[in-house]
Amino acid sequence: MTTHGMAGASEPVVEVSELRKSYGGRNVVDGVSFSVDEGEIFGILGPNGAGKTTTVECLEGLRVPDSGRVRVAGLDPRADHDAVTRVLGAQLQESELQPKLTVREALELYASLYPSPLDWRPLAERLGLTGKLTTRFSGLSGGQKQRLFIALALVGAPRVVVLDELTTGLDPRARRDTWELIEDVRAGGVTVLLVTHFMEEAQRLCDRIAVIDGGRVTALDTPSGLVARMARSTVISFTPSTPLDDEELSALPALASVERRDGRITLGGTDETVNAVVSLLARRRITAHQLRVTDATLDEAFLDLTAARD
Ligand SMILES: Nc1ncnc2c1ncn2[C@@H]1O[C@H](COP(=O)(O)OP(=O)(O)OP(=O)(O)O)[C@@H](O)[C@H]1O
Repeated sequence: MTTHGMAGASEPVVEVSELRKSYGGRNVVDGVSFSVDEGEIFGILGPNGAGKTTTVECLEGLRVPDSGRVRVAGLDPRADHDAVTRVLGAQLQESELQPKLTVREALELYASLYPSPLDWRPLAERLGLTGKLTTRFSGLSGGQKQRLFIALALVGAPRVVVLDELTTGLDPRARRDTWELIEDVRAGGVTVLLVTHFMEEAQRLCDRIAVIDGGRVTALDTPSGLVARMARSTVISFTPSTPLDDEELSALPALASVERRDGRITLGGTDETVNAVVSLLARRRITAHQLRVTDATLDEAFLDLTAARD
């Protein structure tokens, strides 16, 4: 997933450099930098209020940065607004669509705004909207509105698509269908910028992820790279046939956490910790019942990489 397939691709398609934006004297985006290559699915992950939407809205030309540089396909979203609109597809906010428009009218209208749009029919089909073409926007359920917004973001055949909260409000099947659609869109060479709170989504789709917290990029890596840089990249749990005391456990290398519950021990650490546990058990001739070794999840990495809030 990490090769982007565009051999010799020179310029990144999206560039954000030292972006800053403050509201009422508070720096909500405080020096954010990252760049996205052609054909990449790039995730922006962060807690509520971290500055994610502000960042992508600067890329869309909807907000004016206080300072820093943003470029989409080499264009300045403010100075070259019309040109950016033709290469960038973005999910609308609910208020931006006329409540009386039917699904079909909305798709036709948005397709007509672009020089070489996609055929909206197969797109509507993929998003499960075919049975709703004559329904007015105001008559759609939350998930159907969301699917229409995804269709409208893609119908112009953009080079870059920004999806903010792509699958929020979708049921599990619609979510999976949408992920497949995004993978297909990327296979067609489109660059995807994905703002998400869903770790499973980020892990499944993204080539790289920028974790944004307090207006800054606190980590930027592949999903597995983010997990690997945690102190607790591996979790081992077992129920020992003979109790183990705290001293024995705390002597284990690279140990990051110890939990005990009903005789079961759960240790967070690295592969080194796992090896040491296995030799300790062998040496003491202890049987480990229901031994489980699992990789930490992106969820856990995220919590480790973002500060706790009050
Ligand atoms: N127009 C505005 N005026 C004043 N404050 C704003 C404005 N827009 C955003 N903010 C503040 O900036 C901070 C960052 O907001 P932003 O919407 O970028 O966060 P986010 O990371 O997208 O959060 P969420 O995950 O909750 O959508 C928030 O504290 C928000 O209240």
